[in-house]
Amino acid sequence: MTVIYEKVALIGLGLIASSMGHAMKRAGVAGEVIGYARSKETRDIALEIGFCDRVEDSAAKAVVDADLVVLCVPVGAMADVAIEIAPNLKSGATISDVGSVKESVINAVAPNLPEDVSFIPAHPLAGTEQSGPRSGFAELFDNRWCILTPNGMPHVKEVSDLKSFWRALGANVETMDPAHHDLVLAVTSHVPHLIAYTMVGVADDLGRVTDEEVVNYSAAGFRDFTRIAASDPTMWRDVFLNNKEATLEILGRFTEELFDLQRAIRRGDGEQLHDYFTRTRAIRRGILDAGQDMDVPNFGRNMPHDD
Ligand SMILES: NC(=O)c1ccc[n+]([C@@H]2O[C@H](COP(=O)([O-])OP(=O)(O)OC[C@H]3O[C@@H](n4cnc5c(N)ncnc54)[C@H](O)[C@@H]3O)[C@@H](O)[C@H]2O)c1
Ligand SMILES: O=C(O)C(=O)C[C@]1(C(=O)O)C=C[C@@H](O)C=C1
Repeated sequence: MTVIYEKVALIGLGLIASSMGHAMKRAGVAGEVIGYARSKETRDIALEIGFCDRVEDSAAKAVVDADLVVLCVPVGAMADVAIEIAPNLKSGATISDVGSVKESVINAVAPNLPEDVSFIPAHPLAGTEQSGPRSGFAELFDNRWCILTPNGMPHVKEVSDLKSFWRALGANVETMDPAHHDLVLAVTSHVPHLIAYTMVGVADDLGRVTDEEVVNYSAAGFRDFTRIAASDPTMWRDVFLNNKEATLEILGRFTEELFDLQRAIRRGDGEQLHDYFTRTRAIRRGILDAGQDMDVPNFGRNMPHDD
């Protein structure tokens, strides 16, 4: 594989940045990987594990001369980081991010960057419930989607280089309008996380009443909820605060359907329940038959906002 960017700066060295570092090493697409983390401990781990070649103790120093800068911090921290690095960015550099929400990140970052750089937001649809520099691995992005939202600059060379970069890291690349991205992700990721957090919270409340029975005898389905609900609290707080409108829209739809099913259970309407579950079963089977992952980026394209 040939080098796409001579110097890549990763700002914030957690799950996604460390996975990118490992995947860049595997692919050989970066001449040098420079990392910045707030704590010395994290910077030392990055060097010890080897997913960065060099670390700096400020974001402003890390981006000097970098051809690609990737902001890998929680969505709510993007603006501050952009302000800090702006004076030191190399003319012509590409600035990107990996935030789970796109419109608010664009609003927070773009106005703070100089005009002679290209800002191309991105979101790899891959992760785990782990966080921190030791949680990353090279295969995280393999055969997963990475969505770019390069509003207004769909064909420029900087965009095609960033696409090649993510493909080299193992991902399939798609471009999308930022607002549409946020709506789709509210359906496929954000509201499902909120539901998992709530269900585990409810079980925990019950567990206190029933002497931990709920937790002790948790079945496989509930265990999957607990994995999701173990995800990083800062990251997810920021996701909901920054994708408010779409989350509330989808949550509204969800609660309406939930009330419908609640009523069917109360009325003993087995037919309604069976029909509903038959429909949802077919959705998963359809996705699997088509050989697609659950992360298809156009999942829900014909859903909400225009009816
Ligand atoms: N975890 C996932 O499943 C996942 C998947 C795709 C995208 N993302 C997005 O990627 C980004 C990073 O997530 P992650 O899972 O790697 O999180 P993480 O918690 O593993 O890493 C984030 C790092 O950013 C640092 N940080 C926080 N605020 C900072 C600040 N103001 N300045 C500098 N560093 C700061 C933290 O100390 C931490 O090391 C988030 O925006 C998240 O929405 C996460
Ligand atoms: O698999 C998981 O643990 C995830 O939560 C990953 C997941 C998702 O919802 O699919 C979470 C947030 C991201 O922005 C992208 C991916």
